[in-house]
Amino acid sequence: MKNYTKYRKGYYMPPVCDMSWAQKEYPDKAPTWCSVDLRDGNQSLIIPMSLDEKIEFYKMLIKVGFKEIEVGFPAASDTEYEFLRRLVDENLIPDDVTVQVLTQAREHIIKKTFEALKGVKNAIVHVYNSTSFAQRQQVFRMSKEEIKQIAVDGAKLLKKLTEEAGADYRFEYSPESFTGTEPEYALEVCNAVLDVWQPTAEKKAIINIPVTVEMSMPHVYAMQVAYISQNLKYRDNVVLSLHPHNDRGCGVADSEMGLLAGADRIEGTLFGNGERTGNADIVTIGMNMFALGVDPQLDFSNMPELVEMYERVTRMHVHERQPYAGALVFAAFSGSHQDAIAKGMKWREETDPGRWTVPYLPIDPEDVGRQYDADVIRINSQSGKGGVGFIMEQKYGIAMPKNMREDFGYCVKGVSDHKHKELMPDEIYQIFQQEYVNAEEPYKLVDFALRKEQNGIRSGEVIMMVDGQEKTFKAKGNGRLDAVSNALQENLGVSYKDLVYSEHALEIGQASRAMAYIGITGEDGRTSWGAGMDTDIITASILALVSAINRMKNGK
Ligand SMILES: CC(=O)SCCNC(=O)CCNC(=O)[C@H](O)C(C)(C)COP(=O)(O)OP(=O)(O)OC[C@H]1O[C@@H](n2cnc3c(N)ncnc32)[C@H](O)[C@@H]1OP(=O)(O)O
Ligand SMILES: CC(C)C(=O)C(=O)O
Ligand SMILES: [Mg+2]
Repeated sequence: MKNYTKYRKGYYMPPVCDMSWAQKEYPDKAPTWCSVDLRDGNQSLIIPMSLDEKIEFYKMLIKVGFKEIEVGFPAASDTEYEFLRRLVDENLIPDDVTVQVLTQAREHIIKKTFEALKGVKNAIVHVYNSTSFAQRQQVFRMSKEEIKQIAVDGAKLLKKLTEEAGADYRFEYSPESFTGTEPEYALEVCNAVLDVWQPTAEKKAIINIPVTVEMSMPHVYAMQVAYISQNLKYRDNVVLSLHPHNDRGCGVADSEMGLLAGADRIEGTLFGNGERTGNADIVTIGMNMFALGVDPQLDFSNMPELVEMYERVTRMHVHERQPYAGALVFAAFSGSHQDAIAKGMKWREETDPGRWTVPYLPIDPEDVGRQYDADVIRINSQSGKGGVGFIMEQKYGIAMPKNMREDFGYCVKGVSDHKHKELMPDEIYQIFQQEYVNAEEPYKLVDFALRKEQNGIRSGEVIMMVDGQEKTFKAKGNGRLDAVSNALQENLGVSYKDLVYSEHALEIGQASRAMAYIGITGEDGRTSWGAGMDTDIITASILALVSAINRMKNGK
């Protein structure tokens, strides 16, 4: 990587201004949002959306709650033009929604844009021209004055055509390539445009400060925004808008810091689609606010539906790690994360269900339409007892004792490691059934009959299938389980020094059945676990004991 020497910073620091905004922690109210999916997002797709696809996307944007939507660049193509006409002809623009259209500051392009707008009640006409040093020098080969004149002429034409149309359109101006523009000069151009428009409280103008190409760290951009915000003419009558791209991966940070620095409005796209590395991702910015307890005024409660539509019509993919939306962003595979999440969920249930403080999960997945069991705890060879126990309990109502969960955790981990794959809940349940429940090899319980003697002792017989033959063993003990345990130790050549037992009724799936768990610890200190399931709790406990003995015999 020697070629770094050919690069220099392409941005300009603004003059010193009030920096008190930098003390703010986070934006405490939602900005005005403007979706530019149908324009900036669309212009960057390999195959731009068809008319019908744009309509579907547009309807979704309205459903999510956008009140300002840049619907296209009508002078760009027939599809762009027809799209706007279709919105008008089919009456698809709700009264509280303003559609925005983009145009270069060129006469014929502006005129074509106004043709497309006929019949639109609420519109923002967004005009732009490039102001950066590089574009002045290389693309336009014009002086600062000449470039400013393009902006002023464009602004005048917007005003004139709006008056001629008898319309009440609002205006937006962008000094495109702002990030490579001297901030004082960008301010001068914006103020010249505002002098033409003479914005009022009733008819505010929008000045949009784009990060056309991201060149600096977010705090530098925020300082530029603060400088513009603090020095713009007619400031009270101007909506200061931001339009960050993501070349350095900081589109969201630019937006958030820019809001702190004085901006009122954000232009961006769903999941950050847009030119090159994309636009600022409005889903992330909005959800970041949500996660801090601020209402973003956008509804992302059905994220799976949003992702499905987006992927289908744009032919783009929402990355598995995309904040708040990716398939894996709530998934925990690793043991310690799963353990903490399972405990955090329990804590929340028992203490304050109205608050969310669960470790490792910045938001409640259900708030964006995701499910705990399917999305959160996922099992592979990195997982531990906490996660496996959580799934067994939540999905199947199997509440194993803590130490048995550890045993089962290692068992599941081994299977996943060996198969080199993630295990689905049903597979985990199968492993549990096969490994622990009512195990019959080498010994199978056939029957038992026990009575209570006068002194409280239980005695009787237990019938077992051993090596294909039925055998009856005398049984005696303090209780039924104890009697069977004694009989089996005496006759099957097994011995253990400790036996732990627990049971519960099954409430999910196999309702009306009982589950019993038994752990027996051999002379070597190793504990073998078994489980029994039956409609009768005593039978379940004896089946659990036989399972544990079988597993001990099998070295498990
Ligand atoms: C950062 C952004 O995303 S900006 C938006 C970019 N989006 C798009 O460009 C998509 C839609 N654009 C298009 O379909 C076409 O560019 C059109 C229809 C608008 C214009 O098409 P054309 O005139 O054939 O081509 P083109 O855009 O290359 O025009 C370049 C000319 O316009 C000038 N120009 C470019 N942008 C602007 C502007 N904003 N204001 C004034 N002049 C401009 C250029 O300097 C160049 O001038 P020249 O002809 O004297 O060399
Ligand atoms: C048209 C402008 C606002 C733009 O898309 C950009 O600068 O990125
Ligand atoms: Mg852009």
